Amino acid sequence: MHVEKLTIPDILLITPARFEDSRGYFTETFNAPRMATHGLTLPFVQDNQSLSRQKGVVRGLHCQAPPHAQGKLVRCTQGAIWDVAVDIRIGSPTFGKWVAATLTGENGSQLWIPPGFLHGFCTLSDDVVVQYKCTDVWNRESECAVLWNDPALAIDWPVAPGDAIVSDKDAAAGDLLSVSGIFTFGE
Ligand SMILES: Cc1cn([C@H]2C[C@H](O)[C@@H](COP(=O)(O)OP(=O)(O)O[C@H]3O[C@@H](C)C(=O)[C@@H](O)[C@H]3O)O2)c(=O)[nH]c1=O
Repeated sequence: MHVEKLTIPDILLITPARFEDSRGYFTETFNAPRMATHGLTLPFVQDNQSLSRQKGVVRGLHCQAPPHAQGKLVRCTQGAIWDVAVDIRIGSPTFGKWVAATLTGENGSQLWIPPGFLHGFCTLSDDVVVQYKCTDVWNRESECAVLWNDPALAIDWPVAPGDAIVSDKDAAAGDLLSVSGIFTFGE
């Protein structure tokens, strides 16, 4: 397993080992004790899966407010996504900054996004399946969202605004200020 801290060091890009043979490959997609050696100790209580039929689908940017804040361990099992995390922890040296990684069915990489971050992704191919483990259950009343292309974030999305396929809910999301104060750095 290869673990890389991204430019926001709380965000980990994790690539599990793959054991290839004539049949294909075997990989451990989650191993709790091994993850704990990298500081990832929060228990996971919900697994999610989404299918996006087209290239250019953007989901996000989402989080849940405390007490239902979620850490997410995200992977793409079919197709490819550009996966993004945005730091919204007041007082963080990287508040408002984003990092991204390309997750594909081929590379098997996973992004660990702890509580305190917005999450979103853009599909880079058709028929994309994304699976992710969450450290809290879904709670509709705790859902928060920021507009995916809020100019204050200046995220370098791999899709033009006019080509992005976005849900009505996400198209109506607020700006970064609307979620400021939900999380505090160090808490
Ligand atoms: C997120 C979620 C949604 N739902 C329902 C609500 C709704 O009817 C339907 C679709 O929900 P959404 O439009 O919010 O799905 P989606 O836009 O895919 O939302 C997801 O986006 C990515 C980026 C995340 O990080 C996730 O945490 C989640 O917010 O599924 C659940 O039942 N459980 C859940 O955990």
